[in-house]
Amino acid sequence: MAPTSSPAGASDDIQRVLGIEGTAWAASAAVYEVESDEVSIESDPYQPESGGIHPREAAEHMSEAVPSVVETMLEAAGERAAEEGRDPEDAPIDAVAFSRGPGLGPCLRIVGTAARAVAQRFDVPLVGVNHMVAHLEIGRHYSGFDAPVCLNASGANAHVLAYRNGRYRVLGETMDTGVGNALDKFTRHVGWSHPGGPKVENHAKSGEYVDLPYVVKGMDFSFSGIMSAAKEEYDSGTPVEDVCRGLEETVFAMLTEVSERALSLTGREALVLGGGVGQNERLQGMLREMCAQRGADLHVPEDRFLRDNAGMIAVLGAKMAAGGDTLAIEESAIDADFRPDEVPVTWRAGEPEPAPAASTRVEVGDAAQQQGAEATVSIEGDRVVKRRVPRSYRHPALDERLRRERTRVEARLTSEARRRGVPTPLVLDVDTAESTITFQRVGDRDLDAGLTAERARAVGRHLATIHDAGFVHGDPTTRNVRVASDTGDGDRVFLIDFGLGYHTGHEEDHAMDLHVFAQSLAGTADDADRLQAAAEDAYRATSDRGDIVLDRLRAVEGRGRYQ
Ligand SMILES: C[C@@H](O)[C@H](NC(=O)OP(=O)(O)OC[C@H]1O[C@@H](n2cnc3c(N)ncnc32)[C@H](O)[C@@H]1O)C(=O)O
Ligand SMILES: Nc1ncnc2c1ncn2[C@@H]1O[C@H](COP(=O)(O)OP(=O)(O)OP(=O)(O)O)[C@@H](O)[C@H]1O
Ligand SMILES: [Fe+2]
Repeated sequence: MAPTSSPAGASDDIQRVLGIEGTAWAASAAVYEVESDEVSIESDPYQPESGGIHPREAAEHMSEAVPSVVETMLEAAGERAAEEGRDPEDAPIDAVAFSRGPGLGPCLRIVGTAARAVAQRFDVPLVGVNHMVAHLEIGRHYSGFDAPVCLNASGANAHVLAYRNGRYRVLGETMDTGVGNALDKFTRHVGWSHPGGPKVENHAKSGEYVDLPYVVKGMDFSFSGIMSAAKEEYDSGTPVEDVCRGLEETVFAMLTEVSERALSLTGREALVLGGGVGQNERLQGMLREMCAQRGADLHVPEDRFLRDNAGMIAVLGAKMAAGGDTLAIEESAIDADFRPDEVPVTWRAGEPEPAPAASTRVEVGDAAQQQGAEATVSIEGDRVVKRRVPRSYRHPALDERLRRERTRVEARLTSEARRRGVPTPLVLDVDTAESTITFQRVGDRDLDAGLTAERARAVGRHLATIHDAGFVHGDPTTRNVRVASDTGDGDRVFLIDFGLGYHTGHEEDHAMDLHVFAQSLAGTADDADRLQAAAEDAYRATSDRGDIVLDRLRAVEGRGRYQ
């Protein structure tokens, strides 16, 4: 970075950074050498004797193992300094980076204490790293991709992120447990030791696929229903290999589908994987196939950088330190609920913003074919033919089931919304066997290419109307709303793509629709807050239960999902 563009406190002489990790199970220290781009890691895992991770036991492990791996790495750094003939009076490292959160509080406190002690001992800067951002920055670092979508598939988390406007935006995430924890809970049920993920992978290899619930809402998803169903399957005598196969096929297809949706929505053409579950070969294979099908690049980091490790902390720590993003000791408290979108992304300051989504397209006349995230849509005059194409990354049985179900649901709910007075296209023909629907053509652009507060208000009104009628849209993104530019703003705002909808009276499900819309605004618009406020005002004014649903929406947004 040129000195003139560096923020105050920026330093160009960060050459060696010590990283410390210990959010849950991996006591780990690493040294990153900036010039050679080399990372050495020393880790000591905590292995529960029975059951899952016990926070107190984990902290006891950390209190012994963290100082020990740190000393090992510092000794190695000292030896290296001597070999290179550096002044023994100089510190062997130039900064200390530590996992500040999210994670288990008692473990994080030990990591923080160790990091502060080393920083003071060598009088070097302290850097507080967000563990989740580190999981995805390590992939970006080694891939060289500018603006990838990032899929974090770790133990306590699962989310899809993309950088925009100084932050990593959460485009989608789990509504309940992290993906690894979900698998681990199933394996505990069948009596296997922790961690369960690798055991699911091994057993799935000889298993036959079984159907389990598949739950994707926009780009969010949940695992609790699948996990209960998987336990029931096992209890009813289905061979455990088959349940493991069903679990992998279902859970990883969900993660792959939301990643594809995120690529489609943001118009990005690269994906990086992060997190311990990312070591799973079936997940990697699905992502590889999905990316190949749509011509996107994929980067899968080495296993040692996927599972929890201090290398990723040291690499991101070096970038933060070089830009002066360091912490005073007295401000270096840990944060057990540290969300990735809370992190000001200082190390990418000065980079150009990622190119906008391909969505600024406006169709003229009889535009030809469009490839959505799940269907091929061809526009033929005043008609639109939508065909859900097979997704080869999915197990054929699951693929068939999803395409058939979604086609049936889409046709039914599009018409039902229309009967309730919400503008939607007329359904002209349905062919369930071919997963094809013919619609009337509506609007002349997607909402993301014509966002105004008035139109956001119309979306709020329409969602309120269908919710009061007892169903949800399931995926109300700015790409699933069509607008007509020749009529007054907000006049003709059509909802399309009801394939993920379902009947429900629960305010949680209604709030989720609004949440999906808010997330898609955040992913596509700079004034997302204003637009979302417009949608919510209209929702409140239209719905009989506006206040209840909006209260629930606040709860959904504020929920710490790190379980
Ligand atoms: C907050 C932090 O502590 C947490 N880290 C974490 O959960 O460790 P991580 O190393 O990213 O992931 C561990 C999970 O990864 C799963 N796992 C490991 N190998 C796997 C495999 N081959 N297939 C499926 N899951 C696997 C384990 O079962 C376990 O649930 C996180 O990043 O969410
Ligand atoms: N009835 C319609 N009239 C005009 N355009 C339409 C219509 N239906 C779909 N389109 C266009 O095709 C695009 C993709 O349609 P749709 O969202 O239904 O497919 P999809 O594959 O489910 O997409 P995604 O999963 O990305 O939302 C829409 O964004 C819209 O531009
Ligand atoms: Fe992790």
